[in-house]
Amino acid sequence: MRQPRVDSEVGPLRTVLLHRPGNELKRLTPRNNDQLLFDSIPWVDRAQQEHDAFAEVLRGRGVEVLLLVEMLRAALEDDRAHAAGVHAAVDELRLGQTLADSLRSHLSGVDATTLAEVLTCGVTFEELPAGEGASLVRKMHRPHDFAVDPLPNLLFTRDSSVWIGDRVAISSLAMPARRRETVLLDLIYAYHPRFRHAARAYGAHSAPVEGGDVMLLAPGVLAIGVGERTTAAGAESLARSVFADDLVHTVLAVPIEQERATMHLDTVCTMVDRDAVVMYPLARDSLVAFTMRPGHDGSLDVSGPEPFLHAAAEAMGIEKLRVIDTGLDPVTAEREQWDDGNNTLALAPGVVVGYERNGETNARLEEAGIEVLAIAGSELGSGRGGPRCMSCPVVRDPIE
Ligand SMILES: NC(=[NH2+])NCCC[C@H](N)C(=O)O
Repeated sequence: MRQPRVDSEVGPLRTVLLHRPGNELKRLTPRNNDQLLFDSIPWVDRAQQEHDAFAEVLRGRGVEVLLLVEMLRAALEDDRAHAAGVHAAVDELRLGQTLADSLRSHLSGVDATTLAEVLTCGVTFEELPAGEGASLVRKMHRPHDFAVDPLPNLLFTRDSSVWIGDRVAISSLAMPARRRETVLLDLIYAYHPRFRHAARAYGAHSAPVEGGDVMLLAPGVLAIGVGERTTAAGAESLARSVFADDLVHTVLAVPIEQERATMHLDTVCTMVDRDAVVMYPLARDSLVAFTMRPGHDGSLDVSGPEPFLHAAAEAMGIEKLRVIDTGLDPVTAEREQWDDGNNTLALAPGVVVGYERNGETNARLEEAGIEVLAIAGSELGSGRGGPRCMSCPVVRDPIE
């Protein structure tokens, strides 16, 4: 078994963490989907089929696929993890003391599989076990309200944790609907036997940083999108943390539009080869970057802004970062950007997974010599995330 280590976006992918969508998606309704960050109500069986096909494409290319719920169950076999899981599930401020106590004591007795289901799918008031003592909260809530919130965005494993070198950073997720995801990742990395010795970078309680914004352009060079999710303070403190651990030499902070369509840097740009990105044409000329390098005595040198493509090439030590567009016709480009055409997952330099629906983008990638493994994503995409969002690389081979 290879030790976890990721130094780039495109080094041959060996191990990846995915989440097979489960019953948590069945919690989505037209009333809660906005708050839960989905644009429509996915057809769950089909989403699972699409996801299984995605995982098969990866396995077919020799990638080991770890599934989040299996990892979580195994972690929860440890008593300390189980206790922490119960603690994370029960929100006393929401449930009041009587109900919180009775849910806690119920969950303390359930097995790891049940607790994992509670932590991912949540619990409604009508599903709560009968408990002792009168609870005003129980009486006043409607049966379908959530006593424990579901986590439908677990599907996007990219955002909740990220490996930089041999360290894992548990993100600090910006949106309330996603915050509890990090607790699950924390349990997996702390208690799953496979990760027991994993060293940490950054911290879940620091300023917001989401993995979709974090991109290892080359060994030693990190780009961090700053926009709807990751804040400037988050980018600055992640930079300090990776400099202190000597994981990278340069961090580029890249401002992106504060909009849903561009919620993370990887919605407008992903790497498809050692020296090439697929990029939304509107971003191509407008993206800029601030460059951070370690200064003296733990201080930070900050320069810029300058055009992103220039700053990136310079930090990566290459002459030019090649750009492949999402098509130049603005309507197609906008449609395919929305459908995660720019959100590819590299399996090796020049080999990426992309959604089949983005015909124009995929054709342009192929023309540029990039092999595109196309997957169906009609249902998976309803949460606005593509192959990169749905994957957290754990082991990549070095790129020569
Ligand atoms: N890396 C990404 N682009 N992730 C997409 C996450 C989508 C998810 N529904 C959210 O709003 O958080």
